[in-house]
Amino acid sequence: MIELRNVNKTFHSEGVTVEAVKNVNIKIEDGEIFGIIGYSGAGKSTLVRCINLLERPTSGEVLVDEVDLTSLSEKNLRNARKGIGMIFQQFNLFSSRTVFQNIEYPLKHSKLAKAEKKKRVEELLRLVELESKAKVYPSQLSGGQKQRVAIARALASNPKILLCDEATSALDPQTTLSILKLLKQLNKQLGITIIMITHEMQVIKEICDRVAVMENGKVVEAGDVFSIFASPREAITKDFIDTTSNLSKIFSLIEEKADITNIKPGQCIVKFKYLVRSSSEPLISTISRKFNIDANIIFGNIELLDSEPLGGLVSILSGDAEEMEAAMEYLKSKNVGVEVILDARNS
Ligand SMILES: Nc1ncnc2c1ncn2[C@@H]1O[C@H](COP(=O)(O)OP(=O)(O)OP(=O)(O)O)[C@@H](O)[C@H]1O
Repeated sequence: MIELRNVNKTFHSEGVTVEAVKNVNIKIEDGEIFGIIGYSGAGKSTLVRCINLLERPTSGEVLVDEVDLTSLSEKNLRNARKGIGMIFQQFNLFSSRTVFQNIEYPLKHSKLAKAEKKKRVEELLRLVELESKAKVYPSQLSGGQKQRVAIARALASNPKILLCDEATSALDPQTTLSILKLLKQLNKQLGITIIMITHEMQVIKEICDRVAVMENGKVVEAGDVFSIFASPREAITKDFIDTTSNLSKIFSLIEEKADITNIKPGQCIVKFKYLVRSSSEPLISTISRKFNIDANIIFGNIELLDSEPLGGLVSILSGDAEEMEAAMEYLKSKNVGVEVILDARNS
């Protein structure tokens, strides 16, 4: 387990003081994929670099398997760091070394014999599906392939933890997905704990189990990804979620008086949202039947997160006003978020 206790990091440069990380407390379980999301300058990189002490916290403790890394001697810290791999947005490969040599590099001082090192590198090449690229140089690889080499190199010394600092930010959406899929597979296959730093909520949604949201050096909200997506508390979290959903588009459509929002007297526009891991009950057809109302879906955004439906629908409801009210109460009792956005029931 990784535990950050009251971690602070303050930089002083050229007479300016920057409190990059402020009193952060996080626990990350073994085998988890933990995301840290925030805008540029929020302190994400500094925080993740505090985990392997690339940045030494100004105060606080960094415990990995109950050992406080900040209290270790240089030698013991070097050993502890072998258990923590790291990959970066810009890959940081050695351009004058081949793919094979890049991956072999962390094994330079290991006790393995030459043949064993070769075997290990070949194993890693297979793991990241780059067997055919062993002899080429990084300049001959695509961005996705470079990141695969960086992953293989980070795994060479069998770390228990992998830190990923914006690992997919330089990649196109398709390649991003393939790298995320690889990381998820490595997490399952090797049981490695992964910490992902990103400014993209899509990345969090794709592979993380839990997420912490950072703003101005602080963790302002944290929790399991489903709960955070279903009911975000902080404005910044809502903004991030909006980037992956089209549900709030309804507000601009209403402002623009788009035809689709032109409701008749007696009708209302409602946003429904899944708030908890839900059963597969056919809620919309149930309210239609049970309360004799019409629910005309304008648009929606429902997807599967960890095999559970997450997202919502924007719908025009029409029918008897009391029955509509009862239908909304019924949905709330089934843990569906109900928000009336435009109301012409009493017109
Ligand atoms: N070595 C340093 N010296 C001085 N200030 C620093 C240093 N490293 C980071 N900072 C400052 O600390 C704050 C947090 O930076 P950090 O890179 O951790 O944020 P971030 O969330 O990772 O942003 P980005 O995604 O842009 O890298 C910023 O104001 C940054 O300018």
